[in-house]
Amino acid sequence: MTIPAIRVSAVTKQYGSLRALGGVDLEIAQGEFFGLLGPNGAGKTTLISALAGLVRPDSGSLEIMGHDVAGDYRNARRNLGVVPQELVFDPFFSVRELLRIQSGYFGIRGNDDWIDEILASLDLTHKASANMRTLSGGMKRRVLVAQALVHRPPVIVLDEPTAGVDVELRQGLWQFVRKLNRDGHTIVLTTHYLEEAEALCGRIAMLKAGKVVALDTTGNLLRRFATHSLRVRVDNLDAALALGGLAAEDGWVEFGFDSYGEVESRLASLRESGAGLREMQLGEPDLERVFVEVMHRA
Ligand SMILES: Nc1ncnc2c1ncn2[C@@H]1O[C@H](COP(=O)(O)OP(=O)(O)OP(=O)(O)O)[C@@H](O)[C@H]1O
Repeated sequence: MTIPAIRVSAVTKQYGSLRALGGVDLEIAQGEFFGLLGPNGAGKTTLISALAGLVRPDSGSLEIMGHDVAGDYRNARRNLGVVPQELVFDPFFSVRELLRIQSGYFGIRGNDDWIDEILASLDLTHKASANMRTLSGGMKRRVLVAQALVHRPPVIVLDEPTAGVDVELRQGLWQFVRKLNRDGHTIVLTTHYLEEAEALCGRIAMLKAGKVVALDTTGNLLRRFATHSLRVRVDNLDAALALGGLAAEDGWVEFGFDSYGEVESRLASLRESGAGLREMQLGEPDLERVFVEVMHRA
């Protein structure tokens, strides 16, 4: 049997009375493009930090490419590249210096060819000599990606890499990450952009309050949870929610249905309830709907 890229076994982490991770089990195979989704505070960053050895779990174990993060940290870390959420840099280094220093952490020297390749892929070549403090937020984020790759890790974890990134850069970044995945890298991605996760990830775990509440291929999740949806905006939100609707963002309420025939009776029940229809939309199954439903049920 091949070694999984990542194995997380019964990991718990408590911050005082707050349970950040409540017994997480997860196995991610080599070559997967895996999504780790969940609302704010679900524990995604804590789990990633535990994989990177930055947070010590209270119990359980984590392995990267068969190397235990606690017992064999050096090898575990060598196999992992993390693109963190926070933009923290020493502002006085240039992009190239920063990447050389990062290489040095892994005992790698003289890898400028590889650094040049990464810079070119991320469209950063013209910024190689620029000081970090002169870069825009989106550029800094690209440097974070570059930093995670200097030691050519087979497993790459990206923690919300596209937060605050413009559309063009976001697409460029995904193209690059897709290429890394095609080249055999295992990719683990957290994002709040569910349409990106749907387009990119072959398999998805959804976390809520430190627990995995859904874990399946993206296709199965869409089939299993998401039906078509009727979204309405009404005068009386409570009346619509009382009919079993799920609250979505911006005051929308969603109802799932399997066939269009159900739409008529749903609209009739809304009228009878006095909810007062203002706007409506019909939606095809998507990951956002799955997410809302899973979080509601869990
Ligand atoms: N160092 C810490 N001390 C105390 N509580 C913490 C610490 N780090 C995280 N937490 C708490 O643990 C929980 C999980 O946080 P975590 O950052 O892992 O969530 P997340 O899923 O990454 O959220 P987001 O989507 O907002 O990034 C949160 O309630 C958070 O406040």
